[in-house]
Amino acid sequence: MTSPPLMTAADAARWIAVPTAASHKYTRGVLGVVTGSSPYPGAAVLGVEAALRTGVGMLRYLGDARPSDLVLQRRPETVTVPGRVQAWLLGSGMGPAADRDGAARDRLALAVDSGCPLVLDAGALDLVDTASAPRVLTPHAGELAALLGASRAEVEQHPLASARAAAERHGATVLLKGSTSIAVEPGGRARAARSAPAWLATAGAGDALAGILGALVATHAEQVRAEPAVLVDLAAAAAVLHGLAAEAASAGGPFTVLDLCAQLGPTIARLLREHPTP
Ligand SMILES: NC(=O)C1=CN([C@@H]2O[C@H](COP(=O)(O)OP(=O)(O)OC[C@H]3O[C@@H](n4cnc5c(N)ncnc54)[C@H](O)[C@@H]3O)[C@@H](O)[C@H]2O)[C@@H](O)CC1
Ligand SMILES: Nc1ncnc2c1ncn2[C@@H]1O[C@H](COP(=O)(O)OP(=O)(O)O)[C@@H](O)[C@H]1O
Repeated sequence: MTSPPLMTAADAARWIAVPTAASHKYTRGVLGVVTGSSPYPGAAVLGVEAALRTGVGMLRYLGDARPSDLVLQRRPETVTVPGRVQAWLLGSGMGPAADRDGAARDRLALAVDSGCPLVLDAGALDLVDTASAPRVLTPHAGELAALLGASRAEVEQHPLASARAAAERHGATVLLKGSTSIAVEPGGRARAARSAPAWLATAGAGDALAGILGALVATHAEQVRAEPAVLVDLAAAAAVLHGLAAEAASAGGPFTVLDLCAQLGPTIARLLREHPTP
């Protein structure tokens, strides 16, 4: 099977929403985030950090006390009360449905029932059929295998066909993460992203990617509602930004996920400088 067209840095630059003098925090896009849990509070911190550094007008985080405290310690600009949002990021660092308590179920239901575009990661992948809003899934090969009832080896051997099968079955855009990440929309259009050093294969890298994508979706929410197919471009753009920030953090060596997040602002500034809007 031929691989999908690669999203370039210039393509990705077009998906960065640049504020103007008329912008305020609500017009830029508010991202709602339900991630993390007592066993995995760090996933919440990493996703919030990545989303804020990618750029949103506001971020509302809803979670248990431990992840909420850690998120606020790291990022006091986070708002931890419910309110209007334009898109939701759900599931990083959350267990499967059977492990969730009532409070976590209620928070996820609030988001799914809102009708806003959704980014479904890790523990929220199994919500895909309960939602009808435009949605994008961010599985790695193991998670996609579980979703398809296939083996991980099959997904790794046939990544494009596997992502396409899941997109069609669930009517959702799928971003299959790996050394090359592949975004596929239910209509069949696909884009690949390959710009990350292998040092990126580190725990928590996917949580940051989900935050980047959440920010891009929140800042393009109206466009996503009007034309859900753009989720494939936003997903590939998120993977490109993630890879370029990783490259900047790495400079040829190992780095932490927070180092990657710290490079998001400078990476976005560079992309906008090198690829100005025509
Ligand atoms: N600091 C944190 O709080 C972190 C939280 N994390 C959270 O931990 C939870 C469990 O995530 P895991 O993915 O580790 O789940 P598991 O370790 O349960 O992995 C699920 C299955 O996928 C396979 N698999 C794992 N990573 C893979 C990859 N990159 N490619 C192919 N197959 C792979 C595993 O072998 C296993 O069969 C998620 O909610 C995740 O968001 C992780 O992101 C790590 C960091
Ligand atoms: N060998 C690799 N080269 C480049 N990027 C990789 C490689 N392996 C994994 N990645 C990227 O790292 C991230 C890992 O995400 P994930 O598997 O969800 O890990 P976690 O759940 O620990 O955050 C994904 O964005 C993936 O594309």
